[in-house]
Amino acid sequence: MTLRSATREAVTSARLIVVKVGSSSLTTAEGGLDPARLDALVDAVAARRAAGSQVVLVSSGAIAAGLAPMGIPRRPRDLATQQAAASVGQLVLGHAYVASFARYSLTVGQVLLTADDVVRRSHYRNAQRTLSRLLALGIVPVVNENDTVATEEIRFGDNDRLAALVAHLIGADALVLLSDVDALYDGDPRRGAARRIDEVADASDVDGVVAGATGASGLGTGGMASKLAAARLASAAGIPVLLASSAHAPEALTSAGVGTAFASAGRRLSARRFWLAYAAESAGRLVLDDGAVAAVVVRRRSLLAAGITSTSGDFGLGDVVELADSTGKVVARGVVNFDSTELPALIGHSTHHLPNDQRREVVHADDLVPLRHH
Ligand SMILES: Nc1ncnc2c1ncn2[C@@H]1O[C@H](COP(=O)(O)OP(=O)(O)O)[C@@H](O)[C@H]1O
Ligand SMILES: N[C@@H](CCC(=O)OP(=O)(O)O)C(=O)O
Repeated sequence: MTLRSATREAVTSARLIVVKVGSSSLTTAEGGLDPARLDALVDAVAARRAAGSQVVLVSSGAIAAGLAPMGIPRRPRDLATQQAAASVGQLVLGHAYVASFARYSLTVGQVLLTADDVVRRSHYRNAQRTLSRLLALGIVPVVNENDTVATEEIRFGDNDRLAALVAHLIGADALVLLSDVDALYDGDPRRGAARRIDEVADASDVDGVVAGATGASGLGTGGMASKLAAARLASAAGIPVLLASSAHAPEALTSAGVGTAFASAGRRLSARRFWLAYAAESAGRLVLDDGAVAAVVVRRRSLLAAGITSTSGDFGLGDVVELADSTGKVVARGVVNFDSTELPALIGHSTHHLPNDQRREVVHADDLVPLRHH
């Protein structure tokens, strides 16, 4: 049966598409990279390219690919060994992609990102520029998290989320998540009978879905829960998502007639505002008085020190913080222009009473996104 819907049409006709593949789809049961599966994925990506679309590949598998050369039987639990395995495995993975895409005379470019690269404005623009230049040059970007330097605190967490963030960053028209399961089910299909879900039109369609947090292979990280969260993120950013089995990559990338399709919801926020609202981790919180809440949320003004009643958290200049009202409800998020050691002495004071070098907005209006509450 071939499934059809407006969302699937959108995936089929996308000019710029992000394809994410999980570790379990690139490795053998014994561990180590599976060249046949990697080639099959590349065949499907190359076919989509030949049909006129630009493709960004977000590929997991560095840690998994590093295990066999290091003689480690299982995915390590400790961060340092994971980082070492990723360091070995990313080269193995990159090499395999270079060789496989070369069969189609396609050049690949490796892009390793840390969470900071998509949160801090200067880094974010940098990542955006690099990816668009690679695409303009006809190169297939292969993206992964920069695992060797990612610590628990700064990790994206999983590549499903990274793929959704990259899709928004580059203004992709669709996101395809390829895994070892053929669709979203209302419960983990490995644990008994579960109902397949073909279309997710809005959030209520996934009410009651039990999404397991660990995959079958023990090689991936997020399981279905992270795919669902990534699909929500992309859909909120205006990007349709298709979740399908990597074994069905050719169908997923041509007719989109397989897997689960998630409709996009809402209009696109600008890339920068999307990051602020959904992507950035917040490092602290500023509590605002009622006048300041009205100024930043309703009148879209910058936040000045005078309207802040308290601060919490350990943040630095340039970090993202939450802005809360006096009841504790978060009303906005934004980039703070002071660090948490300097700001407490300034709050409650009018700007013109502050020393010259501290006379600036605490959060500039351009770096501030009010949050909608439903
Ligand atoms: N509700 C669900 N629907 C589909 N699969 C689920 C669900 N809950 C848990 N799973 C499991 O999630 C696994 C996919 O996650 P994972 O192995 O982390 O993928 P990947 O390595 O591709 O990122 C599937 O093998 C499936 O058994
Ligand atoms: N960055 C890690 C993968 C992390 C990850 O999300 O894995 P997966 O759940 O298989 O997509 C790696 O390359 O091993």
